[in-house]
Amino acid sequence: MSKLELLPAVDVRDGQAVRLVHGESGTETSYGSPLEAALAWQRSGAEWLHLVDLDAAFGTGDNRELIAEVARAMDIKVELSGGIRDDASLAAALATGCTRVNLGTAALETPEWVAKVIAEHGDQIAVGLDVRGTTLRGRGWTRDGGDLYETLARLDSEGCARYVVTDIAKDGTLQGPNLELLRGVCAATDKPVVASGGVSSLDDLRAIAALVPEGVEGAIVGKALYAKAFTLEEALAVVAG
Ligand SMILES: O=C(O)c1ccccc1N[C@@H]1O[C@H](COP(=O)(O)O)[C@@H](O)[C@H]1O
Repeated sequence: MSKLELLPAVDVRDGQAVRLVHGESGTETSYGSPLEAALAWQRSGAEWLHLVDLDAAFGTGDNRELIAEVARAMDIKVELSGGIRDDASLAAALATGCTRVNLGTAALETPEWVAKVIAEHGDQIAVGLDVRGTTLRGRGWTRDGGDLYETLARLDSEGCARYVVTDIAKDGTLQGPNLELLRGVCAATDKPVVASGGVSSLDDLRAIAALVPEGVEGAIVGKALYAKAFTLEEALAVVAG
């Protein structure tokens, strides 16, 4: 059986590594330099970095140069998110050398463009399915964007390679992942799923790892690492089996 991939997160707002609660603007806890945070996860053995430009996602500016600096400094794989919504922002993101990008709002608001870039870039494009219940949310998770399963079916038919599934109600709360949601998405698609939101403990990672046979490929871990609920080394040991 494949092992669960772990993606420690560095979310950047106003030049700082931060964690939010439920993705709500104004709930930031700051954890200092994004580059230092990313390098620390890399030194601890991470194989992936999940790097998010929150200002670009919220439409409050961007951290594009800093994000590029962090992505370029990594020797590991980088998944880049936040504000990638048109040709220019996609080109800038891919020019950082990141392994793949994660599209959120664009998949809800400009489906033709997303179908086009999926066709052009294949595995380099993932779609972030950020949901409350089964309703997708875009624009910094402030606007409804349609039904999860209808959108998933459309993206599947267009050849989307991978989905990053976030339960907004869980994100940044240390309340445990939404396993039911993950199972539901895995049942609806043959494509790999990356779980995001709520991881609080090594047992949560074990529970997500148990879904690998159903299609879960990875788990994004944020707050739990910054709050030192466990170390990345411990988490990597758990998923190594
Ligand atoms: O990661 C967060 O905490 C987060 C909070 C609020 C909005 C977005 C967030 N993160 C990621 O940003 C992209 C979506 O950006 P866009 O809609 O494509 O501009 C997505 O990966 C979210 O998971």
